[in-house]
Amino acid sequence: MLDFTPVPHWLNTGATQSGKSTLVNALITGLASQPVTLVGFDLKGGVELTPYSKRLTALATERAECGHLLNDLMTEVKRRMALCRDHKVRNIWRLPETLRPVPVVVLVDEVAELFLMAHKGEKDEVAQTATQLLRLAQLGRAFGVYLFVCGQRVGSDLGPGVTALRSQLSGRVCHRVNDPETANMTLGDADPAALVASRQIPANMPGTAIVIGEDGRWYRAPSVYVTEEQAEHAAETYADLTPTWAEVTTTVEPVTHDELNALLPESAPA
Ligand SMILES: Nc1ncnc2c1ncn2[C@@H]1O[C@H](COP(=O)(O)OP(=O)(O)OP(=O)(O)O)[C@@H](O)[C@H]1O
Repeated sequence: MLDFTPVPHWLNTGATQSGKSTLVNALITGLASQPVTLVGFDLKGGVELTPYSKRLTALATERAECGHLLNDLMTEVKRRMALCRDHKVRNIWRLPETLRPVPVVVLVDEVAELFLMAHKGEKDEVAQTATQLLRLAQLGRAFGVYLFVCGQRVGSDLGPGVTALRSQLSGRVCHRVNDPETANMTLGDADPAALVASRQIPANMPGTAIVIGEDGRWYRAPSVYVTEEQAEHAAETYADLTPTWAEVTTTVEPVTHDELNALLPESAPA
């Protein structure tokens, strides 16, 4: 079970055909009927997440759209902060039920695409996106904005932003991986035995992964098998539960830039 309340952010890695998308299918199927907002980033042209678009409040498929969506999500986080501040509580779960905003689960498919640049001209845009995603991870956890970040190849070669982001994603799911860098990024900061175990997942066992969740210990676990068709069906069945972005956002004043910076850890980029 993936429970976002104790473990708000997750990293889901694996080589091609290792079972990453099947886990996303299971997640969408599990969340579709619940009162949550689902948002997607899919820079592979939207091929992975478009089938579920009826249950997605927003889907960004190009870098510029990602920037806008990240800005919208940060604005929403700031609104939630202000709401919590006004009610003198530290997280949305302590707000009175009638005021509590719905949780937002942000699905990121192939995170490397967010960090890679085709040419030098994209450098600033990539840096900005990486910073926004990191900020969202840092601040979202208390305010009900949760990340589920997927990647086939997630190595430190993508830049320091990736390692910083990884440290915020305390939930880990490592399917069979081909390159040691990705296994290292997913499990290298955990028990070394987890890394060894990830290398032993055979190719003929897709869906098997090394998982680290709430208790911080690693387990080898199979995921449930949910097809794209089943997930699509769930997305269509519960399409009525998809809030518009206007419905997601609340009307309180966002916190100021200074208040936001005071809440950020010292090392965080401004
Ligand atoms: N939990 C599972 N139980 C049984 N079979 C599974 C499971 N997960 C995946 N598979 C099998 O492995 C195949 C590949 O899975 P999936 O598409 O999820 O991999 P992927 O890592 O997302 O691959 P790609 O990166 O190429 O999209 C599935 O079509 C299915 O046949």
